[in-house]
Amino acid sequence: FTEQAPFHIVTPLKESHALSKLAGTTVLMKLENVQPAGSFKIRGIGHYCQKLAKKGCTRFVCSSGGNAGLAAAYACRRLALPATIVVPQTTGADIVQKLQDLGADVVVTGKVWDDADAHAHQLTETPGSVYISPFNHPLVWEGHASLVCELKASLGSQKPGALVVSVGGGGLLAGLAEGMKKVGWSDIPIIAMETKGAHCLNAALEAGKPISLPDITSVAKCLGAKTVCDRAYECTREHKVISITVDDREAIRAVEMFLDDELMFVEPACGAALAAVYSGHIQRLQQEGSLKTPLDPIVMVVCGGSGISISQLQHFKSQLNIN
Ligand SMILES: COC[C@H](NCc1c(COP(=O)(O)O)cnc(C)c1O)C(=O)O
Repeated sequence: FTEQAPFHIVTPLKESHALSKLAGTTVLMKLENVQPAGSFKIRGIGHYCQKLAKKGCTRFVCSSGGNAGLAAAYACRRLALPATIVVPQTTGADIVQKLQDLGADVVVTGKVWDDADAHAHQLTETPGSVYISPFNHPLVWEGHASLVCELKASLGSQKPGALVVSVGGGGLLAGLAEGMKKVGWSDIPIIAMETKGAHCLNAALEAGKPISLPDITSVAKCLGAKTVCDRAYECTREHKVISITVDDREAIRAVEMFLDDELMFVEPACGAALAAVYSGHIQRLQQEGSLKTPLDPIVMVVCGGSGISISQLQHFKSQLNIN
C-alpha cells in the first residue's frame, strides 16, 4: 500500500536582488506562485482532500475567494472525485472558468467570501459531501507547514531573520507557525501583511480577540475573510507576529514593481506581502529595532494567486486612480 504522493511540488527558494537592495538585507522568495493551481493553497487543501478521500469521502464542497477553490478542484480532479466550489460575486469570471475547466461545479453567490461560505455549509448539510474550509482546519495548517520544512532543508543551520506572509483567514499564518515550531524556528518573527479593508487579524489584535470586520472593502478579495480563524489568533500569543496593514494602492503598486523586477505576475493578495519591502516596512522595522540589525536573510512567501490579469490590473489602477 503506497502512501499517495502529495499534490504540491517543492518550490524554488530564489534570491531577489531587487527586493534585497530595497530591504537592506537578503530577501529570499519562496515561489508558491509556481505551485499546481497557482498558489500555496494546494499544500493544505491537497493534504485535506487526500486524507478525507482515504476516509471514504466521495464529494467535496469548498468555499473560496478563488485560489483555495482552484486547489480543491485540482485535488479532486487528481482524486477523480466531484467537487463543488462556492465563490462570492467578487470572484472574477476567469477564475470561474478555470474552476469549470478543472471539472468542478461552481456556485457564485453572496457579496463576500463569508456569504459564499454560509452557502457551502448549507450544501454540506445533506450527507455524502464534505465541507472544505479555505483556511480553518488542522489538516490545512498541517499541509501548509510543509513549506517551512522545505525552507529548513534549503537553509540548514542558517535561521531566517523573518518570514513575510499575507493574511486572509489566517490559514497560511497558522500553517507557517506550526512548521516553524516543528523545525525550531519559534523565535523567528512572522511579518503578517494585510490590506486595509481586509485586515481581520490586525483588527483582532487591536480588539484583543477575533472580531468580525463589518465588510470587505479592499480590492484584495482573496484576503476577504471578515474574521480571522482562532488558530491564527492563538499563534500571535505563542509566536512573535508583527501585524502590518497596507492600503490597496500599495498592494497594486507592489504587484507592478514585482512584475518589473522579477518578471512574475501576482495578485493583490500577494502584493500585500510584497509591500512589506516595496513600502519600506522591513527597513523601518530594522531602524526601530523591531527586527535585528544586521538582519539575517528574510523569506518572502510569494503566495501566488490567479486573481490577476493585464485587464484586471488596468481596472484596479483606474479604480484606485493610480496613473
Ligand atoms: C477569502 O479567500 C480565502 C482564500 N485566499 C487566501 C489567500 C491568502 C491568505 O491565506 P489565508 O490567510 O486565508 O490562509 C494569501 N494569498 C492568496 C493568493 C490567497 O488566495 C481563498 O482562496 O479561498
